Amino acid sequence: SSWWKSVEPAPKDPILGVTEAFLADPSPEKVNVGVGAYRDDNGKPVVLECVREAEKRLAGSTFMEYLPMGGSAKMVDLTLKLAYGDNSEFIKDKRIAAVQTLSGTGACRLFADFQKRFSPGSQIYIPVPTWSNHHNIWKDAQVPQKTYHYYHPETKGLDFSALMDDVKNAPEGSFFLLHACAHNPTGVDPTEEQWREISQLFKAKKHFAFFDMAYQGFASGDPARDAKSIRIFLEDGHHIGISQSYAKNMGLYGQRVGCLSVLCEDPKQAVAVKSQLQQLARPMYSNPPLHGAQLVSTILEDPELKSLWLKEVKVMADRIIGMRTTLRESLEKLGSPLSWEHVTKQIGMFCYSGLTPEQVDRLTSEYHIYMTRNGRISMAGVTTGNVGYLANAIHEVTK
Ligand SMILES: Cc1ncc(COP(=O)(O)O)c(CN[C@@H](CCC(=O)O)C(=O)O)c1O
Repeated sequence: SSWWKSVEPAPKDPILGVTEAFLADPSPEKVNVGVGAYRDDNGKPVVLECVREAEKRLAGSTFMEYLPMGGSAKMVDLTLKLAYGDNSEFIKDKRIAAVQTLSGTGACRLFADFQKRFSPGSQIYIPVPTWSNHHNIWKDAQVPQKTYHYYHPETKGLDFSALMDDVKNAPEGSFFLLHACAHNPTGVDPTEEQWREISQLFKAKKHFAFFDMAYQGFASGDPARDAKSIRIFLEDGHHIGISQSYAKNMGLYGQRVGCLSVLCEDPKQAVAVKSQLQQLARPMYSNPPLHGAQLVSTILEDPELKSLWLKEVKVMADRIIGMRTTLRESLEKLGSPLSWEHVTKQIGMFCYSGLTPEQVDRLTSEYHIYMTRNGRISMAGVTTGNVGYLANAIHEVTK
């Protein structure tokens, strides 16, 4: 029809487009280390035992009603405890405005829209590099973006001094997006001491910190430990925002279960902010999906299922950590002239390999290995079965 003749095909998504290309490749040798989705040592997606058990308990449920616009209050309360702590004073004092969201993406977008509406002149400082969809989210929310230094290519680590300069030079009261743990795509996190310095400088500059915590549990294997950056900021009195997701750490990818929370001055402000978050959700999707929220609540409210979940998260994190060591050692055994120390120094789901886009293209065309063109390797896709093949291919394109 002539209505849409001006519509051009959208560009391939830098991450999800890799999955499409992988699926389309008929080669039996193909390896997918693109999308950040956990795979077991057989390269298969995993449904956690705790989720299977929760499904059994929910089976036959006759409850199919709408959730409120803010989602499942029980799931939200249980989720806040993961981020703020079981005994958080902020939860007790009802100072947190929080709603269930369409996973982490939905939490980031709802916050970006809230920021646009209630801090209309503000912009957002986003790290270089970051999860590619962060730029889309704040762009579509029409919040202007700035960037701040984060990754140091020479050391493949954190460019802490440049980061602190950018924080210092930003106008007072700027909004910053921070990855709470397991930075995507670099796998580089500030140390606890560096987080403390960042928090102090944010205090001095009266900046707003928005934490995207999409991988709680995947950095260290311990969700409480992975929330350390958030706890430091809370101890220092910051009124922060947090995006949480159960996509990776509970394997609920397609269930789209997440949470957006904003720490407010007092209960009255929290009620007002929550009502406005609901007001934003209503014309967007009205209310969030039921099933995933019920799975999360069933698991987290039952001490046995929760401890099973904690064990399973650690197993996933430990498998990834083990693959880091194996990949690095395989590359070193091949006599690679490059240092691969960063493969084991970086943490979480991703390794920022340092491969150039051209080298990545060769891995795909010559070896049927799929990763994002920024050289990010989803370590979750690395298995004892493919790590040798992967190391050899990386060696061949980098020697
Ligand atoms: C930092 C960060 N925030 C939020 C999300 C959103 O996750 P939800 O599924 O909405 O909870 C991701 C997922 N990034 C992964 C997964 C694929 C994607 O959405 O890009 C990735 O980078 O491969 C992420 O890496």
